[in-house]
Amino acid sequence: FNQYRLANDELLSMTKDETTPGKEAVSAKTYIVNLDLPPMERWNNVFQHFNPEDFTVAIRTLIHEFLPSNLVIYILEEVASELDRYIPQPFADELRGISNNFRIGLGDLVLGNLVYDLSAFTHSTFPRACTSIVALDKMGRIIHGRNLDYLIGKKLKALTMQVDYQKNGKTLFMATTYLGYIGVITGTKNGAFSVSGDQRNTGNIFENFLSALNGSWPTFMLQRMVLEDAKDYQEAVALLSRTSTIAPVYFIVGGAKPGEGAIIVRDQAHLRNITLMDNRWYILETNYDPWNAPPKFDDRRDAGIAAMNKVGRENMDPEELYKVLSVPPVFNTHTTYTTIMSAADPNVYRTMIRYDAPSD
Ligand SMILES: CCCCCCCCCCCCCCCC(=O)NCCO
Repeated sequence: FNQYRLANDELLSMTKDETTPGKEAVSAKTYIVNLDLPPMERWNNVFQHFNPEDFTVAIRTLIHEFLPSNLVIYILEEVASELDRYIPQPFADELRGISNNFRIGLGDLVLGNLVYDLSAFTHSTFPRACTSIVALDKMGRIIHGRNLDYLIGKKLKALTMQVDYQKNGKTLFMATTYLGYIGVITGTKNGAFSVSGDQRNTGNIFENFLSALNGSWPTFMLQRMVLEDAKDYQEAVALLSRTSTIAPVYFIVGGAKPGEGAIIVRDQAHLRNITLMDNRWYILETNYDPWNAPPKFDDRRDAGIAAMNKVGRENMDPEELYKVLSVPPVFNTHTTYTTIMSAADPNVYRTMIRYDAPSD
């Protein structure tokens, strides 16, 4: 990825489309979050680099675009006022800390952090697009790549960053996230496992509300909890398979050893299906159940499979996986970032912010 230039604070603090730089992918900058600090102080090191007012404008724009219904906003304001009922610790206090220390509305932060849980159900308005691949590379390492595609991709690019979560002065796990999003959608625990989440739209919004009322986890806060607590691939797969989430989801997990890879298909309260890598050299998930054919209007699965087969296991490495994730329509107008990671090799972790994505 050396051809791409580094992002800087100025670039990351930009929140308006018209300030988006030219058609070139940019390396995401890394910030440290010290998990030994009290939760209310953990994000100070990150937010001090940004203008809180710019962030508030950006987050309100995102929320407005995603959650137009006054009813949903009303419900989420309720969640903000009863934060501890819906958001587990330490996440509730981390959100309070960001809100208090940088004078950002707690309701705005909570809304932003629950956007996935409120939008993952059967509907036709949001384009689906996200691709995760776990593969064995030519050196015998498990590598894991993902494109994070989202409707408001242009705005999210300016908020994209890598976070080095540390304990006792050492990296516990790495993640890629958006400023203010304290869950983890993409991350790696060195020597143990990597994980990415892809959206699964099934059921209806009331099932998600019911699941929240029953005390289920906000989906990507669960992924972060698993990165913090699980010691290895097996434990991560077990926790991600059996812990209830507010929304349905696909969890894609890579291990540190050959054969360790899984696509976990989740309903809110149950494991729906699991595909294990075993003797395959790769597994790939987009946004459709593996046992169903993808729809003709959005077949990123077959495009991804064709690109993987063209490279072949004998040539696969992090650069080639990045190229596979850059083949349209796997790479598309909604792609915000591409992360390549490997639980077997911490040096592989790299996130490119996809300013080079095709325009509409
Ligand atoms: C205060 C937080 C600020 C940023 C909020 C951004 C929320 C983004 C949530 C992204 C969730 C992504 C889920 C998986 C990606 C995927 O499958 N996308 C296809 C569906 O659009």
